[in-house]
Amino acid sequence: MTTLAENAASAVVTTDPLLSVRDVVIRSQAEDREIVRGVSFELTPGKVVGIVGESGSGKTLTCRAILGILPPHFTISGGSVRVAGQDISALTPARLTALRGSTISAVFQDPASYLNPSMPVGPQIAEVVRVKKGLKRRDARRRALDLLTAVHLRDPDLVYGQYPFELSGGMLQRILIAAAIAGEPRVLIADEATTALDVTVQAEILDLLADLRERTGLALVVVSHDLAVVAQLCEEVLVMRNGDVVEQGPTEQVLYRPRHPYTRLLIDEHEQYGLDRFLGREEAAS
Ligand SMILES: Nc1ncnc2c1ncn2[C@@H]1O[C@H](COP(=O)(O)OP(=O)(O)OP(=O)(O)O)[C@@H](O)[C@H]1O
Repeated sequence: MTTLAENAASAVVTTDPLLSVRDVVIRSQAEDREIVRGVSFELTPGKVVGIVGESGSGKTLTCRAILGILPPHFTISGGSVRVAGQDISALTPARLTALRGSTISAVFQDPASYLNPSMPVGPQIAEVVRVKKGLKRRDARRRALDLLTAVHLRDPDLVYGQYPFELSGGMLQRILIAAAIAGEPRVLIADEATTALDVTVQAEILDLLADLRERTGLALVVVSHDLAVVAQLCEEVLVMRNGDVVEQGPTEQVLYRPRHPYTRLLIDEHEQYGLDRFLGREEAAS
């Protein structure tokens, strides 16, 4: 039987956003300056927030700050990050590690660099399941096979025993997504996760993320330089430039009625090479 206090505690947890980023400032101690200034957004279950902006604007550092994995010499010098109601600055390294993978997880570009090249991919996913979900070896293997199926890899039994070098970029990105969702996180950060992939594979991965969101209520942070990707997936968009959020709001507003000159510039540049895909959504929205 649960006590009143436990009921009250669980009620608090369910009303908290899954992720709350408030006025986050990231400072480089090496350069003695602020690199990111004042990023704020919230994620509730199933919500998808996009971050766009030029190279070097601070998108990846923002993601790393949220995950508690800033590179050396970078610190969160202002604001707060709360994951499922917990302020990450108050957590011990061990609790932060436990949170990563089980509550919040991430997929970055260049999947090969996140996998052990000398180990088949299946056991690598099984290992995540074993550590994050506490399953026994045989159950972890079964669950890893289910995950390979869930990310729509054909012939999961074959893929399970294959090494990273035997798989294509699109397959490796699916493997990383499988590993990232192995601990059943509630928030997934996809940082340029489809950038290196060809258009067809990219579309399949985006469908997969949309499907996970619908089936499991997974909330997403999507970082992409591709405005078509953001238009397709996100409800809210942040536009970053030089460490500042220059515009933020519902996707329809930011991408189709931009207010800031920089957002307009991004859209104009984008239309030069992605006109048909980008406008396809605009027509549908109007
Ligand atoms: N590990 C690091 N060491 C030193 N400087 C870094 C490091 N990571 C990022 N920076 C610097 O911090 C700033 C923001 O970088 P960040 O990677 O967050 O940008 P971004 O918007 O993700 O760019 P891109 O689209 O190219 O990935 C840049 O000036 C970058 O050079």
